[in-house]
Amino acid sequence: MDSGGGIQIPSRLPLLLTHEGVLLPGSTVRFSVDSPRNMHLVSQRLLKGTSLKSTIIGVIPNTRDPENDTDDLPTLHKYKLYNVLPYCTLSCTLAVIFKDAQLLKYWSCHTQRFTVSFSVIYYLLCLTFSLSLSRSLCRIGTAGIAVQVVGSNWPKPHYTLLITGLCRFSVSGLLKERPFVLAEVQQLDKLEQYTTPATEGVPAEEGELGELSHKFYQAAVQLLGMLDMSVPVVAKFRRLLDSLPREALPDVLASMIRTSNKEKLQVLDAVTLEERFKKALPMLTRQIEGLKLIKKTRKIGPDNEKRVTNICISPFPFNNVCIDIPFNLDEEDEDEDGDDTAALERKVHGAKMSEAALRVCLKELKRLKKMPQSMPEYALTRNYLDLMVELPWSKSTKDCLDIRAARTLLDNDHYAMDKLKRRVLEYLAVRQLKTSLKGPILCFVGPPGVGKTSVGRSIARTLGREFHRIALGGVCDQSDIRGHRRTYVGSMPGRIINGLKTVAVNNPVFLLDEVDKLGKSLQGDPAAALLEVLDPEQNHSFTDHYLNVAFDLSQVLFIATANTTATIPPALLDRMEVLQVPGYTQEEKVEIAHRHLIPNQLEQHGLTPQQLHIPQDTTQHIISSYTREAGVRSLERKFGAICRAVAVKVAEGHRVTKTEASSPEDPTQQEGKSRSSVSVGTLDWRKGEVQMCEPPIRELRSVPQCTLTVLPLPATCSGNVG
Ligand SMILES: Nc1ncnc2c1ncn2[C@@H]1O[C@H](COP(=O)(O)OP(=O)(O)OP(=O)(O)O)[C@@H](O)[C@H]1O
Repeated sequence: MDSGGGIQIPSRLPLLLTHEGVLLPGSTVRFSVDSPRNMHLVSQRLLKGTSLKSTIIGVIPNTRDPENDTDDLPTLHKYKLYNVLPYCTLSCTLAVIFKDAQLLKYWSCHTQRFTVSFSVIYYLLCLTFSLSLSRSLCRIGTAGIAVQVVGSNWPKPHYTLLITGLCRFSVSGLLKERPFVLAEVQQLDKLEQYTTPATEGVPAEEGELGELSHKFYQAAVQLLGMLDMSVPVVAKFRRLLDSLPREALPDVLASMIRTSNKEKLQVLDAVTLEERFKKALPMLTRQIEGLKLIKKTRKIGPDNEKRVTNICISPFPFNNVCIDIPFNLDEEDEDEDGDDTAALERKVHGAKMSEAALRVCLKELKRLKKMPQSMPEYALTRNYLDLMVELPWSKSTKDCLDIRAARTLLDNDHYAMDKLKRRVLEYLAVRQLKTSLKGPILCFVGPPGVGKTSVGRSIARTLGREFHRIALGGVCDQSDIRGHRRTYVGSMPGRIINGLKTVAVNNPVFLLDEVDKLGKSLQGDPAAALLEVLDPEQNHSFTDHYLNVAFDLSQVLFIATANTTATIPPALLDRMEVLQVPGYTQEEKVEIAHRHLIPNQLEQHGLTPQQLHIPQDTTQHIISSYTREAGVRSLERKFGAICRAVAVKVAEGHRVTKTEASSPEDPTQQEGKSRSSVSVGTLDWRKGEVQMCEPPIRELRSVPQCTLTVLPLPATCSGNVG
């Protein structure tokens, strides 16, 4: 890399096409990389390379690499097109010539002459296109060293690169486009100028350039003096400034002060030093004027005081300093970040959160203000603060408790279930008398499809509260309940906090569905995490790992559902009041079907009762012959199937005069008639239903005689019927 006096960058560089920021020589910028081409560059070049040379890449700013890898390269790279164009033009010309019979004749007679003139045309064409190609590719980028590569899979696979700019280069030609762009480049800046201190080596410039450089240095010193920092820090920066060669000042300062990407591009495009000074000096002067204005307003009102510095020091390779100075003059590039954090601060104060939470938020906000946006931690802190302000710390709905209305609503929504409804009304009545009622947590236990979940929803409606269902089936990680600590990559709050964010009030009805199906794994026991949530004595200070501050859950009404209590951990069961919801009798099912299920299904399928009428006998027949369940879910599906069949007929234009829902023969009887098989019926005492299964025929043949075996109840009752 080192040739003679100066350092030479490789003549072939892989190009990072970025639209995020502008890397100037002497500055360090963080780039987030997620497009396919750039991802390949990192994985195949930066991560696989072992030499220093392999860490040098070219950064082409303001160039978005298309998401879709099948697309052509962006505007900069017209290489493909220009390569193909001469051939296309050539073939077109040939086609025209060959079509013209006269020319063809002429061609056959004067083949030799034609070949000569044709070659001349071809070469002229190629020359024209290669000239325009080189012009189109003449874009300036910055060669840089990748000093850090961090990969992450969240929220999608991407790398974060920390790149330090070395020097400008121009692209003279593209060598390949896939899997990443490789280009022939020409170095524009001398690299040695950055490595020698200002006082040594470089002779003092004369004439206009010398004047410009002196003016620029003076302005930089003035700016440094205006920063709101302690004397030793200013002295340190002064030493750093003096150690930089004057030629490097425009690039380094343009990347340090608040400038727009457009302005940075102007500095990058300024290849001559004089031009660079001319471009960067007005930016520096503007910063100084801005700071003067801030100081003036601060004198008028100390409340207007804003942060002045945001300093990050990178040790490599030039002890590079970046100072981020807010600037509030009416300029085209508005202080987005400043406005954003100010808005966030307002929200933090307006969220009416607990004192501890407010303290944490203000601390995080302070850190956020000092962080550059490109830092991965910026997004994490920002997400955290966004969640904190969105949480309903003191927002709640007003309960509308009217026991009579509640009774009517429960009766309208659900048939039967008298015991359950009575207990729910008792609970609501006590709540009406004593608003700050702690517990108990009701747990509805019963077979599937008996309406446990829908009763929970009805309770929320009677109370006029928001309803949120948390499905716990299969959850085996305690961070699902309690969240991850924020130090984890991809950390998230738990389901309880997420639910509160969704409903946006602090007193919703939370239905913890299927608590009996909680799992356990190496990631902890979610049931143990639920203990704190469900304990009325503890849940006023529930601490989610992600929030890391207590949130009061005492206003939340928790209702749990389960199919069995056998698998619920005793400590959890102890915190809940179990209400058994038994299966329905045939008569109850018929009533439920006609009061709720059929009207629901008709409505869902856009049918009217005139178009489809199902008599009670048919319902009874369907229940006894087509469903074997304690609840009514499968029965509801059967009505759904009938509705679909009738909907097809109605859509086809049939006039439905009477019920056309004809049922095939009883499947249970059919099974017995048509198959020479044996069914084994198992009575599950927990579910109150008979489950049918068939042993394989081959096994049966080996059994000469079938016997009836009856096991003692209530375990299982099974019989083999020959
Ligand atoms: N007594 C009832 N009155 C009216 N509809 C009912 C009744 N019981 C159940 N249903 C209906 O049955 C369907 C299934 O109910 P739901 O989903 O609440 O059952 P579940 O007991 O929670 O089942 P799982 O244990 O599988 O979650 C719902 O559409 C519900 O409206």
